[in-house]
Amino acid sequence: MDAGTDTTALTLEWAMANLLNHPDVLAKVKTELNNVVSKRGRLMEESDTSTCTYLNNVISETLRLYPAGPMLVPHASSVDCKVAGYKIPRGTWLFVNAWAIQRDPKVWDEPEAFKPERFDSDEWKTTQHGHFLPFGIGRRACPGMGLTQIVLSSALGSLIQCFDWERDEDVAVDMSEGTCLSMPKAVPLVAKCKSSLILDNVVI
Ligand code: HEM
Repeated sequence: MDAGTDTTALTLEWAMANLLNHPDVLAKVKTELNNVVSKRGRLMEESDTSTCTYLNNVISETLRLYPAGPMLVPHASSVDCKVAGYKIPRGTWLFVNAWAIQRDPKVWDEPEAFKPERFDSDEWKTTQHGHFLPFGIGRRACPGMGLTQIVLSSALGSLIQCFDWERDEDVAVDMSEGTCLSMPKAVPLVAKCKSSLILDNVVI
């Protein structure tokens, strides 16, 4: 797994796959982009990434269900310690199954469902604290998190602002997970798109 590029590209692919399987969510993102960006007669810019909250919710929900580092990276305890009540001797390797934590039915309502709305309010930051960790947590958490959020939001936002997307075939996109450290799609995504952006006709 390449820390910066694979992870971001895979997440973009999973996000598009989720959107193609949920046309209502895709339409809502498009409406947000029209209101926030296209109405101003321009293409998506980096400064729009913080304003497009629903788009960011789609990215969070994608990272919850399909984290590009499903087992984070192995950590080793530098001293004897306790984790969740278990004694961990110094030098023990610890793997965190973020994929399972982020689908834990004790924590998440309808954990298998793709529902970006669950990130609408900041309430989840309290109720699901420590249960949403696609970038790890603590001192060794991913230093690329902030950059990733901007890159993903810009890329996904631009793809949706500029094109109308639909599934290649009239069946749901196959969401099987491949076996690899970074959890790629088992079946690469194929989709159809056509240009949808006519900025000249848009009132600024
Ligand atoms: C969707 C995108 C990404 C995801 C899901 C992701 C996820 C992760 C995860 C889970 C870890 C391990 C955290 C832990 O074990 O506690 C990690 C570490 C790391 N990531 Fe990312 N990452 C992404 C993008 C990036 C980017 C864009 C960069 C660089 C520009 C980057 C650089 C790193 C580095 C250097 C580490 C090691 C940090 C350390 O060990 O102290 N990552 N990332």
